[in-house]
Amino acid sequence: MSENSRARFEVETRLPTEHGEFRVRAYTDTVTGDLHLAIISGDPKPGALVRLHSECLTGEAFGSLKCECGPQLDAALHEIHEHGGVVFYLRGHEGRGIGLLNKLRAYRLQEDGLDTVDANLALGLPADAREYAAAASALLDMGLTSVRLLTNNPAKSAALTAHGVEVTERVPLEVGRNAINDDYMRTKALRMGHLLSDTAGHPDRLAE
Ligand SMILES: Nc1nc2c(ncn2[C@@H]2O[C@H](COP(=O)(O)OP(=O)(O)OP(=O)(O)O)[C@@H](O)[C@H]2O)c(=O)[nH]1
Ligand SMILES: [Zn+2]
Repeated sequence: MSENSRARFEVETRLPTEHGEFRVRAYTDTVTGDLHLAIISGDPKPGALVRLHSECLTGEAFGSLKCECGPQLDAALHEIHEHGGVVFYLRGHEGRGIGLLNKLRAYRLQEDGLDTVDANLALGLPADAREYAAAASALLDMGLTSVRLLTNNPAKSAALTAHGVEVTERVPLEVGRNAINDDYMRTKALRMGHLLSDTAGHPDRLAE
């Protein structure tokens, strides 16, 4: 670990999954104390396919249809097992960084009509409180000075770049849209800059 590194390597072990065989490396964020997991397929080199995945207990463990996190995690593991690369699973990112309890409070406000952005703001919290310094440090520790990033969120590419990891390509990850999360997805495109091809309000399509 370099002196300024935000990620302290802890342990590496095998992780057989229903998607196939991976290795998992645990990294401690030296500032927040969060334990992040790098789920690795093959022997990734610079330019490898990488997913930065923010923890979402409701979507991943309980199959919540309010978001698309569960299908995105499954699709990312499948793709990265196929092509080699890393799913970097960010704990402490739950609820876009406001935590599980506040995410549930935000969901409660959304039942009264607020959207995903305004609910956070009504709680006196940022719309997105996530940061990516530890993820970038861990990727650099694994030799990944450049990556192809699986995401619909350009802010993630910008954050990695700012922390010294070049993003050579953004690879879309559009899965898990359903009747329940359709408005939520539209809000992400319109208010959070997410690039979603099947959203009428997609910034690239506003001129049409
Ligand atoms: N505060 C809040 N967090 C949410 C809500 N819905 C999902 N999340 C959290 O949002 C995080 C995922 O962020 P998203 O905005 O869905 O997508 P992203 O990670 O920025 O972009 P992708 O890489 O394209 O998936 C997870 O940590 C979820 O727990 C919500 O309504 N309110
Ligand atoms: Zn989710």
